[in-house]
Amino acid sequence: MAAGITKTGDEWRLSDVIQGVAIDSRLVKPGYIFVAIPGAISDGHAFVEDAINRGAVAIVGEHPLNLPVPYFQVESSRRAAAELSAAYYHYPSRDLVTIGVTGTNGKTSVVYWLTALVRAGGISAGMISSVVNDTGNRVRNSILTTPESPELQRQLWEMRQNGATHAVVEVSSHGIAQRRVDEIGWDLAVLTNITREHLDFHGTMENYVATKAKLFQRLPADSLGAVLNADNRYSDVVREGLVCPVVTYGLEAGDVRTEILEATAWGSRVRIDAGQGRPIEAQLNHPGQYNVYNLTAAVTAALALGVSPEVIQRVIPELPGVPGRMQVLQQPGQPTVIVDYAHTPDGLTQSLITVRKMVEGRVWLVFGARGGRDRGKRPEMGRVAATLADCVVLTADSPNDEEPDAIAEAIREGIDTVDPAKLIKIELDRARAIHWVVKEAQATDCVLITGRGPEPYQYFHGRRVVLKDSDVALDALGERVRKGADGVGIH
Ligand SMILES: CC(=O)N[C@H]1[C@@H](OP(=O)(O)OP(=O)(O)OC[C@H]2O[C@@H](n3ccc(=O)[nH]c3=O)[C@H](O)[C@@H]2O)O[C@H](CO)[C@@H](O)[C@@H]1O[C@H](C)C(=O)N[C@@H](C)C(=O)N[C@H](CCC(=O)O)C(=O)O
Ligand SMILES: Nc1ncnc2c1ncn2[C@@H]1O[C@H](COP(=O)(O)OP(=O)(O)OP(=O)(O)O)[C@@H](O)[C@H]1O
Repeated sequence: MAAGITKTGDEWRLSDVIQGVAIDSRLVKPGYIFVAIPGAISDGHAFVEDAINRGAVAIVGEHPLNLPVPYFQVESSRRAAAELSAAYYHYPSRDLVTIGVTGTNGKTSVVYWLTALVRAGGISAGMISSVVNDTGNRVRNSILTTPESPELQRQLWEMRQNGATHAVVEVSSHGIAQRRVDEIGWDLAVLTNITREHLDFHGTMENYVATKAKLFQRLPADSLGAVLNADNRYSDVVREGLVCPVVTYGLEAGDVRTEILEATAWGSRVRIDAGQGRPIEAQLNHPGQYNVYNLTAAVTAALALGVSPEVIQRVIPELPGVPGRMQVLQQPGQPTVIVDYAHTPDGLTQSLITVRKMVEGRVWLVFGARGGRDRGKRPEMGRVAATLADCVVLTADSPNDEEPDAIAEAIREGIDTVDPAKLIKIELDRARAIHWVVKEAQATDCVLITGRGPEPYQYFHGRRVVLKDSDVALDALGERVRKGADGVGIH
C-alpha cells in the first residue's frame, strides 16, 4: 500500500495515514492526497510541487509524472477526486437517502422547502444549498452551489455523524459537468425547470440539457426515482432512457397537479392533487406562479419520501423564505423595495410579472449582469426588462474580470430593441444606483433590485467590495424617511 493508498478498478482504499483529499494545492496539509486537475485558467499539475512542499503524501493526475512521492495516473482527475473523497469519508451517501435538486431556476427554493417538509415529517435531514449548508447541528455559508467533491463528501459525512438519515443537495450543472457529485448514490432527483443559462460554459442548450439529464440517468431502477416538471419542455428530453420510476408534476399536466384556487399579490391558495386520497389544500405565503411550481416540486418529492399529506398541508403556510429571494423591504408611506436573485431571462420575467401585481404604481428595475458568465443572456434580459418594467436603471452586478460599462452596454442593446425610453439611467456604482432610484420612486412604486440576492460582495478584477443589496436599500429608505421625500423627479 504505497503511501496508504491502494487502487483496485475504481475502488480506492485509504489507510489511516491519509489525512484528507484536496484539489487545490493551497488547501493541502500534511498527509493529504493532492489531485491535479487540468483547469480552464491554470493546470493543477503545475501545483504538484507546491502540494508536496505542503505535505502531500500522494499525487493523482492525468499526465505522466516522475515524482518523489507515490503518483497515480488516471484518466479523469475530477472523477478520481470524487472517488477518493468518497473513500476518505467512508462513502457517506451509502448511509443516507440522498435527494438531488437541479434545474435552471428555483433549486434553492425547492431545497429549502423540501428540507422543511421532510423535517416536519420527522425525518432528520441535512441540506446543501447555494445559500447555506446545514449538516444538522452546524450551518455554514456556502461558497459554491454544489461544493467540490472533497468538501461535498465531508459535509455528507458530517450529516451522518450528526444523525441525519437524509441529505437534500442542490446540484448545479457545473457540479455535474465537473464531476463533483460523481460518487453520490442518488435515491431521488428533482428537476425544477430548464431555460437559458450558463451557455458560456456548456456552449449549447443541447449540452446544457444533456448535462442536467446525467443526474437522472444515474438513478437506478430500484431508486425512489425522478421528479420532473411536466410543464417544462425539456423534461421529455431528460426522461429519455431513464430506468428509474418517474413522477411528473405541474400546473397544466403531471401526475401531481396543482390548481391555484386564489392568487393574491403576496401568495396563493393551492390545491395539490397527487391522484390518491384527499388533495392537499393550503395557503402558500410566497408570491408568484413560479413559487407554486417550486412548491409542487417540493411536495411531489416529499410525498415520494413518505411524508404524509396531512403534515405537508400543515407546513405549507409556514414554509420559510430563502434569503434574498423576493425579500420585501417596506416602510409605511415609502416605495416597496424588493431584493431578488433573478439572474436569468426566465427568472427576471417571473420576478417582474410577480412584482407588477404587488403595487399600484410603477415598477423600477435596478440590475446588471455578472461578468464572466453567459454573455448571450444579457440582451435577452434587456428585452425582458424593457418589456415588463416601467423604468430601468442599469448598474454593475459583480463584473469579475469584465468591464462594467461593456456589460451594461450589452444589456442596453436588448432594451433598445424594445423601448429605449425605458432606460432611465446607467449608474455603474450599485449603491448609488439603489440610492438614486429609492429617492426618485413614488410611494406607490416598487423598486426591484435583482441579480445578487443575499450576496455580500461584488468583485472587480479580483478586488472585493462589500455590498449587500438589502443593506443599501434599507439605508436608502432610511435616508428618504429622514429627508421626508415624497417621490420627486421623473414621474
Ligand atoms: C468556471 C468554473 O467552472 N471554474 C471551476 C474550474 O476552475 P478552472 O478550470 O478555472 O480551474 P483553474 O483555476 O484553472 O485551476 C485548475 C486546478 O488548479 C488548482 N489550483 C489552482 C491554483 C493554485 O495555486 N493551486 C491549485 O491547486 C485549482 O484548485 C484547480 O483544481 O474548476 C475548479 C476546480 O474544480 C472550480 O473550483 C472552479 O469553480 C469556480 C470557483 C467557480 O466560480 N465556479 C462557478 C462557475 C460554479 O461552479 N458555479 C456553480 C453554480 C452555477 C449557478 O448555477 O449559478 C456552483 O456549483 O457553484
Ligand atoms: N421556478 C422558477 N421559475 C423561474 N424563476 C424562478 C423560479 N424559482 C425562482 N425563480 C427566480 O430565480 C431566482 C433564484 O431562485 P433560487 O435561488 O430558488 O434558484 P436557483 O436555481 O437556486 O438559483 P441559484 O442556483 O443561482 O441560487 C429567484 O429570485 C426568482 O427570481
